[in-house]
Amino acid sequence: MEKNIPTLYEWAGGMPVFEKLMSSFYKKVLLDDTLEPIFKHMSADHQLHVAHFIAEVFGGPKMYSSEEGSHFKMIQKHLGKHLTETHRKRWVQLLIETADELTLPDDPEFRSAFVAYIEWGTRIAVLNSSEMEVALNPDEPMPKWGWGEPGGPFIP
Ligand code: HEM
Repeated sequence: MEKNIPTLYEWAGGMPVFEKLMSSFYKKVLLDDTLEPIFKHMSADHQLHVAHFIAEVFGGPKMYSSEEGSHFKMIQKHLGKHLTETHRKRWVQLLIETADELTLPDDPEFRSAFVAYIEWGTRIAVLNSSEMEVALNPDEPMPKWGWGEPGGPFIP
């Protein structure tokens, strides 16, 4: 019998969870000495856009790519920002802390997929931030992230 495996988006709890995760996360970011200088000029929509981007990558609706941006545009936002490993580590740390506080699913399967994506995405953001342009097709599709080797959530 084929198992009905939810997307990471569904397992996390859907869009309200991603929006709350990012609004709480960016509150912390603006109170953080390391990250505040980088984000102090971000737009009022920044947190929603990042929420919609990650939700879409995790299998949610195409809100970011149909209304707000594209993979290419997201990459462009990081160009020339000169992010360091110290910024990246702090960003990751605060996001995971926020995920714990908001009680996102904490099964090993979900958290391993979540952290794998965050590691991948943040390392790419840092690499791109030292460039002023990238050779990327503007129609490049959005990345997609799934469960990886565990194959699905922990269901006892
Ligand atoms: C998985 C990792 C990441 C994703 C998915 C992501 C996603 C995004 C998106 C969608 C935008 C555009 C927001 C908008 O349209 O308003 C953006 C902008 C930006 N991101 Fe990231 N990001 C990631 C990692 C990082 C990291 C690690 C940093 C720095 C520590 C960072 C710094 C920025 C900055 C400075 C902007 C521009 C803000 C502005 O408009 O002033 N990002 N990011």
